Amino acid sequence: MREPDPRLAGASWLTAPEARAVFTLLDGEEGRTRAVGGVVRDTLIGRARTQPDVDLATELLPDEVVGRAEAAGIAAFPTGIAHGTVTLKSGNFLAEVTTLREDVETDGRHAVVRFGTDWVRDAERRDFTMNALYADAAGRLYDPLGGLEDLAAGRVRFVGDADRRIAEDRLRVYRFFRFAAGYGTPFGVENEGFSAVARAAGTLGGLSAERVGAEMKRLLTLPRIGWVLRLMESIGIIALGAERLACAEAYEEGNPAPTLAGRLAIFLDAMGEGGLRRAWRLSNAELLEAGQVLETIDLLARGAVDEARYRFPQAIGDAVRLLCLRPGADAGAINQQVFERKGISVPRFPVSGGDMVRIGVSPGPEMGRILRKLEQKWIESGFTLERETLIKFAVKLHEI
Ligand SMILES: Nc1ccn([C@@H]2O[C@H](COP(=O)(O)OP(=O)(O)OP(=O)(O)O)[C@@H](O)[C@H]2O)c(=O)n1
Repeated sequence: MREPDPRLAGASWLTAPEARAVFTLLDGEEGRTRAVGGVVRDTLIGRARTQPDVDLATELLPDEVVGRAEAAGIAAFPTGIAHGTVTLKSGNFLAEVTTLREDVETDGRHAVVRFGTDWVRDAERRDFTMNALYADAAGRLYDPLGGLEDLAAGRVRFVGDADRRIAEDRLRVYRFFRFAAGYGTPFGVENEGFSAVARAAGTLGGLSAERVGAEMKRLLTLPRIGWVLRLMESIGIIALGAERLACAEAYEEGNPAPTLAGRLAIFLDAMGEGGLRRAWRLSNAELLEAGQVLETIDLLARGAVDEARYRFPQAIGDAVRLLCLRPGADAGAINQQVFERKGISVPRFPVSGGDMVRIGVSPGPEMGRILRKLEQKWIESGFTLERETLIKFAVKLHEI
C-alpha cells in the first residue's frame, strides 16, 4: 500500500471538514474519487492557489454523485452533465466532480461518451503531464505519467502525442505558453512540445475569443513572461514587433507587480482597441484601464506630468515603466520629473457643483457639460486658472 504524501496529506483542501465530507461521501478513502489537476500540482510545489475550486475525478456515475450529495445535504449542481460533471458545494469547499470516461467513440454523427473506471485513460486525455497528478482522500499521490518529475524539472510536457493533444483542443497551444510561464524553467521549453505548437500556430483562427482571452489574461498576470512572449511571437501567435517585445521585457524587469492593465496596454498599442476586443473579447473595464495606461504614457511623453497625475493617478506607475512604448520619449528625464513631483500633492479642481447651482445651472447633463469644459480649460492652463475666472467662464457657457 502506498504511503500518503506529506505535502498532500496536510493540505487544507483535503483536511478541512467541508472537504472531508465530500471526499468521504465519494469514497475518496478507497481511492474511487481523487483530486486532480491544478490543486494537486500547486500543492506539490508549495504554491498558493488563486483558484479556489478543486477538480475531482471519480469512478462514480454522475447520478450517483448527485444522489449521495443530496442524501448528505450537500448542494449539487449539474454544471456539465453531458460530460459527466457535477459541482458540489460544501460550505466554502467547491468541487467540480467529473466521472472517468472511457474512449469517446463516434457513431458517425454523435460522440458517444462512456463512463468507466480507467484512471490511466483519464490521465492520458489530459493536456500536460504535470496536470495528470492525482491525490486520494488520504493524500496518496498517483502519478501515472511521470508528471511530478516534469513538474520538478520545470518541463511542460504534453501527455503522449503532442500533435494529437493539440488537435483535441487547440486552446492547448495557449495553455502551453501559460504553463511555461507559470511552471517552466525560464528561457527553455521542451522541443517536442514547442515544435507541435509551432505546427499548430496557423490553425487557431476558429477558437472562441473568450477562451483565448481567458488564457491570455492568465498569462499576462504572471510575473515573468517576456521570454514566453518572444516564443509566441516567433511562431506568429502574437505580433507585437521587436520594439514592443523589448519593452515588455523592460516592463517586468525589477518590477515587483506587473499588472494586467500594463501588459494589455502593450497589446492595445499593437492591435488597437477594435483588434484587441475582437481577439480576446475583453470587458469594457479591462479595455478602459489599458487605454488609460496608454493615455498616461502619451501625457508623460509630452511632458504633462501633472495632468497625468491628476487624471490617471492609478496608471502612473505602469506608464512610467512603459515609456519604452514611445521611443521618442526621454524616459530618464520624465522619470526624474515624476519622481520629483511625488511629494507634491496633485492639484484639486477648484470648482464644484455647488458653484454651478449658485450661478443658476441646475444639476443634470448641462452641469456635467459645463464642468467638463471648465476642467479641460483648467488642465490646459497648467492648473493655474483660478476659481473666480473659471466661474466667470461658466456664466458665459451657461448663457450660450
Ligand atoms: N484544454 C484543457 C483544459 C484542461 N485540461 C485538464 O483539466 C484540468 C483543469 O483545467 P483548468 O482548471 O483549466 O486548469 P488547472 O490545471 O486546474 O490549473 P488552474 O486551476 O491553476 O487553472 C487540467 O489540470 C488538465 O488536466 C486539459 O486537459 N485540457
